[in-house]
Amino acid sequence: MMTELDQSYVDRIIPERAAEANKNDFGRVLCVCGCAGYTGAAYFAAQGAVRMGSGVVTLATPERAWPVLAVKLNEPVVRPMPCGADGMLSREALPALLSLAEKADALLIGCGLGRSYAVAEIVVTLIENAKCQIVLDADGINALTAHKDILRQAAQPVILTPHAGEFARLSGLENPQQGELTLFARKMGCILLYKGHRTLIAAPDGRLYRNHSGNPGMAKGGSGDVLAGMLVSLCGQGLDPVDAACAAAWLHGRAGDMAANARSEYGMTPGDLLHFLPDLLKRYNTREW
Ligand SMILES: NC(=O)C1=CN([C@@H]2O[C@H](COP(=O)(O)OP(=O)(O)OC[C@H]3O[C@@H](n4cnc5c(N)ncnc54)[C@H](OP(=O)(O)O)[C@@H]3O)[C@@H](O)[C@H]2O)[C@@H](O)CC1
Ligand SMILES: Nc1ncnc2c1ncn2[C@@H]1O[C@H](COP(=O)(O)OP(=O)(O)O)[C@@H](O)[C@H]1O
Repeated sequence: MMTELDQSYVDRIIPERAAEANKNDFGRVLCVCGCAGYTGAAYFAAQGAVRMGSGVVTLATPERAWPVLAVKLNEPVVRPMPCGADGMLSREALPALLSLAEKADALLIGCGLGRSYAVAEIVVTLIENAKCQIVLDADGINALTAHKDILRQAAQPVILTPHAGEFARLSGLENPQQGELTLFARKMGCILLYKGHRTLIAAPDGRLYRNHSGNPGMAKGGSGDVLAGMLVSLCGQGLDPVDAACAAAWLHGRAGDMAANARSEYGMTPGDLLHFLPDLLKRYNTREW
């Protein structure tokens, strides 16, 4: 059965922030993202997590991307990781990544990581070992093309956030029907957030959700990275992973709609999603301060 997502559905999911809370109450998330060519993706993911309310965001990124990202990002802790001549993470990064993942409440892997054998080995090893909720986006998904079965070994159902191209690469399915998405989620024991004009979310137990926010102004490189950051943030704050996927999809699209209304479908940017998200989230303030 299909559930249509709307504002009231999401309002029931987003918890109030307790007045006496401290940063440890809002999750420590680790983003394993970026490479020398894709610093923007790592920036958007990390800032998506910050703007969605995480207590502490750590970004682990190859040391060749680190100088750029350390300047671009203020709130996240930015950690340089061993890097190959290709500007992507090298195998030597694994011990440090595993140790950071142990301390994380949720883990995002993939935005702008690039594609290489070392990246694929890192993605697989993190999925095998991490105990916390994992969100897999972009090159994190691409890394599984030859290793899909690893998804069944994850400690908790992994959330995958493919666009149509990434899903076709992973599953061999072009233009999948709703039933095929549900079947994939069930067979692989994962949560599938299939991005598009009307994003679909399929849970391993057969539940299916359709998002109705968002507009073509969001069809620009970087929008999906913002969503991945928002999603890992909600996971790190302790939301049920299917609820987190539904809420992130709807809020991301709604922030995009606010950006389009204010700045135009043509001129709005993924950065504008980050800009308008706080205005949207005002409705979850506990009182007028
Ligand atoms: N500023 C930065 O640093 C940014 C960095 N980024 C990083 O770049 C990396 C590569 O990611 P990517 O998505 O650009 O390329 P890729 O995975 O090859 O997919 C494209 C292929 O898929 C196909 N395709 C079919 N349907 C599709 C759809 N709905 N949406 C999109 N594509 C669709 C499409 O087929 P076509 O439409 O051409 O027929 C084409 O063959 C990744 O790490 C990402 O995080 C980006 O986030 C941008 C900002
Ligand atoms: N026409 C559209 N209507 C609604 N949402 C859209 C539209 N085009 C793109 N989006 C949203 O923007 C995001 C694009 O993500 P993605 O395809 O991964 O690209 P990238 O990571 O390069 O930004 C997705 O969340 C998608 O749902």
